[in-house]
Amino acid sequence: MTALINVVGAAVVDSLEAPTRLLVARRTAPPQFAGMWEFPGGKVEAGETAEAALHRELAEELGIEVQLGPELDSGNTTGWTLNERASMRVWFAELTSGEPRALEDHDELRWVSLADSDEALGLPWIPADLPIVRALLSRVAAPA
Ligand SMILES: Nc1nc2c([nH]c(=O)n2[C@H]2C[C@H](O)[C@@H](COP(=O)(O)OP(=O)(O)OP(=O)(O)O)O2)c(=O)[nH]1
Repeated sequence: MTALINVVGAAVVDSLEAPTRLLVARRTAPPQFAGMWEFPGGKVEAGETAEAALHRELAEELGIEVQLGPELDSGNTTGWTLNERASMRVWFAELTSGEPRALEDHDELRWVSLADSDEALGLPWIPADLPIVRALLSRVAAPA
């Protein structure tokens, strides 16, 4: 049996306390995902915690440091299913240092409104991300 690929992603918002905007990123590769929007992040490496992987990926890809907030609950410990081999855990995050730049893996970054769900949902997301985006919008609209 092949082990599940653990991916981590960040829902970077303008404020953990009162989020109004979400930072989204457009992928450049591989070809089947190029031009699609996603949560910045990547694969957890061997011996690394999920949270450490997320900090590393955000530094590499966007040149930022963040404070992590709550995890977006997926209902299971491995996170949101991306495909038969991979799943992704997603955390809210707030910038603590750096201005996000598309340094690696992305060709555009955009802050989208969390009040107008059509703005976020209107983007061509990686299809597996759509349930995650919907859950995020619901959670922001009705915080726990
Ligand atoms: N980062 C990220 N990956 C996603 C999302 N949705 C989704 O299906 N994926 C998939 C795409 C990839 O197959 C996988 C993540 O791989 P990646 O290419 O971002 O990981 P990485 O930065 O560690 O890259 P690499 O070292 O393997 O090249 O998860 C998402 O919202 N964010």
